[in-house]
Amino acid sequence: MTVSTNDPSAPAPTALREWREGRHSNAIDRLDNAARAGDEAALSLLVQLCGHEPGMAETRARAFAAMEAMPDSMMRNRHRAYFQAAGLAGPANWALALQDRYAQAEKGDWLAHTELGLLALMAGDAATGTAWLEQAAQAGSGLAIAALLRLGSDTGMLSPVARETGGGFSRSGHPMAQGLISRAQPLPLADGPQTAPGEVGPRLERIAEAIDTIPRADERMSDAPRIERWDDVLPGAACDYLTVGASPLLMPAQIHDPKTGETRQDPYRTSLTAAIPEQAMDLVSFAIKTRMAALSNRPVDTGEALAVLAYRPGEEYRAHFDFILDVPGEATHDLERRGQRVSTSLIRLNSEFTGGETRFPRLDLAWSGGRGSALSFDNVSADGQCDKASLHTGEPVKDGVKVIASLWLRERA
Ligand SMILES: O=C(O)CCC(=O)C(=O)O
Ligand SMILES: [Fe+2]
Repeated sequence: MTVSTNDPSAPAPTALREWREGRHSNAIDRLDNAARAGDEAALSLLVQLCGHEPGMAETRARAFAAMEAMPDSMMRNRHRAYFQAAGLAGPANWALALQDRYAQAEKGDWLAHTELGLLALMAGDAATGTAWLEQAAQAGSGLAIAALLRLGSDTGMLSPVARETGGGFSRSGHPMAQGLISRAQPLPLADGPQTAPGEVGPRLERIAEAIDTIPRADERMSDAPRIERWDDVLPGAACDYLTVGASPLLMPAQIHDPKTGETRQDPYRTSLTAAIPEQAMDLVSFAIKTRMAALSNRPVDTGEALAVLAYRPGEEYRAHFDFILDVPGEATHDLERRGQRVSTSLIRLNSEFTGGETRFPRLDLAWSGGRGSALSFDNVSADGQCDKASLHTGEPVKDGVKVIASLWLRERA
């Protein structure tokens, strides 16, 4: 995690030391007080600790109360919207989260505007999505410019706002800037800027409804275990957004060795992995997680951390099960609490690579799809037993880099 100060006596570094020393309530009190006074680094750490025992529910309540009390800021608004939509402190309420986010966007919060534009695209409302992204781009959001450029190359028509703002964007440091610009450059210009059609309220309601509404699978590849695939569940702009957000968090994948109990790097799984921590979640990544849970017909709170995996040439995930092996004394506590890892959802976030199929060797099935395509499968049979036919691989990537989102879903929240 990053803190905005190098001063080791500042609240966040001090609280981190306290937390590591087991002085959990001291740490939480310190962060709560500092956050209320407007210390964003303290709030960020407090939100991070919401993903860690002990006292997760209590930490979440404290974090949310601190957000309510602290001065308005883009960062506080972003965390708060996620807490509202995910129900981390009180009932989950997407409609309310979107209304609040819209009010923040209206006040000039360009990140709120960017998120809303992407959520509108995810809900299939391209006109509204484009209008909101254009407003965010005009306010200087590189993420919104990137989204407009991707939308342009997906639809064949470029927003004039994306063309105008593209120059600054190429120098913005956005990791996909050069590729997005060179693809979008030759495109004809659409009319614009767009104005969002109709009243805002009903549009926000439709977005809230669309988040976990999933079209029928394009193919049921297997009944036992259930394996289904979809060609298009996520707009390219949302795939890019998740990729860029996860990139700084990518680290060499670790495997858990049930024999020794240790966690280490292993040739078995050579990709880079980012398990997105609480403080990096926002409405867009949470909407993606919700949609992935829905693909497996599971509530989002049964999901583990949303993960992004990047495989460079030669990297792979060799044959494995996603269910958890109950080696005595090892996984027992976790298994008792949340139950088995019953399903897995994958979304391909890019398509600029060869190789890298997801393969089920015992069923002689393989899946590969374009950006935004999805796969969902069960790791247990109908009676809840671990299903060894769910054995699967991420085959070695030949050229390019394969980027996917992966979500493991449990029996219980
Ligand atoms: O990369 C793939 O295709 C497979 C990923 C996978 O098996 C997992 O995330 O559990
Ligand atoms: Fe897997």
